[in-house]
Amino acid sequence: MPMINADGCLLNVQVDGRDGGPTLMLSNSLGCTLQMWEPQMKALTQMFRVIRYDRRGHGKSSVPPGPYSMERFGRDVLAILDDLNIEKVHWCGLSMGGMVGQWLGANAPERFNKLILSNTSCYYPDPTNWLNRIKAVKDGGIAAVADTVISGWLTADFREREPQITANMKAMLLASPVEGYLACCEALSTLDQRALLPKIKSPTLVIAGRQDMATPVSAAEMIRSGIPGASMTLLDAAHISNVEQSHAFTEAVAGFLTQR
Ligand SMILES: O=C(O)CC1=CCC(=O)O1
Repeated sequence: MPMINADGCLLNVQVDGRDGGPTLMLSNSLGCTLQMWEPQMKALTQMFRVIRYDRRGHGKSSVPPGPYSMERFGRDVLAILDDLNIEKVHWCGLSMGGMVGQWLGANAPERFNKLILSNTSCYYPDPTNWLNRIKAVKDGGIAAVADTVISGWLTADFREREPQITANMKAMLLASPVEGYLACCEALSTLDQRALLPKIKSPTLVIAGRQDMATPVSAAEMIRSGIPGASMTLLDAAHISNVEQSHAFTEAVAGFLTQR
């Protein structure tokens, strides 16, 4: 699968599924690789050509020095679409992937059909949590924050019921390149995309997790009410809702993308 050059950064891109069908692009959360979408792949590849990629600083993509920004992440996506010669896609991004989706929906509307913005935020009023996390990771590596992060990703019930999936998610987080992780946290610490929301004209579905403390339902509601005509679906999940409620998540995505 191709490594695509975006302004000197090599991005690991994987394309699967129905050739020539409508295309869906999936975009990952902080500390996750394109593997986070495995629970959706069987169903979604029967309906769509599915593009996944590792955001710069993650997975098999290269790790250029920061600072990173939502604009940079958005331009990386446009470079992927240009390289693959794809005019227009549906977008589904979770957490940081949803933030990049907001930037793209407002700044490159001609490249996107429908948008799904899951477990995400447009604004962090207080950067303290991100600054504390940056300090903890600089001092002790990602291991210093891993248990706290995982308890935000998945509810206690799910972690108890699914220890192997939980261990796999933790291994993915721990394998993140530290420099890339820190550069992403820095971009998150200054996030404010509130002014972009009214510019988004694509049909948009916001997905939120009732138990998501990282990007709570109130953050999802701010996005839903800011984007003209957007709708919202609530799932019984913490932050990584596509893993915790994989079937309900896939159904919400497929239902929204196929509805006329
Ligand atoms: O990883 C986390 O702690 C939660 C999160 C917030 C933004 C994002 O991408 O992940």
